[in-house]
Amino acid sequence: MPLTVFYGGTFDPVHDGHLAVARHARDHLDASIALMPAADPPHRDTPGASATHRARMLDLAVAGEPGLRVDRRELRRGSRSYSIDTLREVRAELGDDASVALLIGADSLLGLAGWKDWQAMFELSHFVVAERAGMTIDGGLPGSLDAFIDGRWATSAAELRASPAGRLLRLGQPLQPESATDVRQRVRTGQPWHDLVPPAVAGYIERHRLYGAGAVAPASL
Ligand SMILES: Nc1ncnc2c1ncn2[C@@H]1O[C@H](COP(=O)(O)OP(=O)(O)OP(=O)(O)O)[C@@H](O)[C@H]1O
Ligand SMILES: O=C(O)c1ccc[n+]([C@@H]2O[C@H](COP(=O)([O-])O)[C@@H](O)[C@H]2O)c1
Repeated sequence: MPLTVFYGGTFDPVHDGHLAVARHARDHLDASIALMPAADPPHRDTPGASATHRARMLDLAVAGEPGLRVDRRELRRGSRSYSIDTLREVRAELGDDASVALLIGADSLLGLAGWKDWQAMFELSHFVVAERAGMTIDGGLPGSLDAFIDGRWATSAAELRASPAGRLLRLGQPLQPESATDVRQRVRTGQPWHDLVPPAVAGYIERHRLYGAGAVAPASL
C-alpha cells in the first residue's frame, strides 16, 4: 500500500534541519513527503513571516529535491490549522484504506496530548517521529500519551504500510541541531545564520528583509 506523508510546520523559516528530516523520511519510508505550512498555528504566537513568505521559502527549499513537495491546503483553508481538520480533509480525498502518516519532531510528540482531538488523530493517521537534540522521548512521555500509545510502536515502514492509521515509527535519522527560533534570533542580532538554511532561502530572507535582516544597526549613543 502506498504511504502518503505530510510534514506540517510553521516553517518560519524552513531550515536545513527540516530538509534533512524530510529527505531521510523520503528515503527511509520510500514515500514522497508533502511539506505543509500552517496558516495560523493554534498553539503559538503569530509567525515572524507571513504565510505567503513562509510558503515561498518552502518552494525554494524543495526546488530540485525529488520526492519533496509543498502542500498549501492549510493556507487555502485559512482558519486555524488544526491537524485533525487537515487529516479529515485528507481522508475524504484518499479514502478509508489509504495509509497516511504525519511526520513530526520529538518536541511535537511530547506535546501531542495538547493537540485538538489528539486521540482521534490516531484513527486517521500514523505518526513518524524525528528525534531532536535535547528532546529525548526515551525518558518517558506524558502519562496520558504514554498509556495511549503503548503497543502502537512499529519498527519498520512496512508495518505502517500494512494499515491505514494508528501506529508510530521512530525515524532514526542523524540528529539535526537547527531550529527556526535560532535562525530568527541570529538574523535579528546579526550573528552568522546563512549556513543554517538553503542558499535560496537565505537570499529570499535578505531580499525581503525578513526577521530584521539587513536592518541598519542603530548609531551608538
Ligand atoms: N532540527 C530538527 N530535528 C527534528 N525535527 C525538527 C527539527 N526542526 C523542526 N523539527 C520538527 O519539524 C516540525 C515543524 O517545525 P517548526 O516549523 O516549528 O520548526 P522549529 O525549528 O521547531 O521552529 P521554532 O524554533 O520556531 O519552534 C515540528 O514537528 C518540529 O518538531
Ligand atoms: O492540531 C493541533 O492542535 C496542533 C497543535 C500543535 C501543533 N500542530 C501542528 O504540528 C505541526 C508542527 O507545529 P510547529 O509549532 O512545531 O510548527 C504543525 O503542522 C502544526 O499545525 C497542531
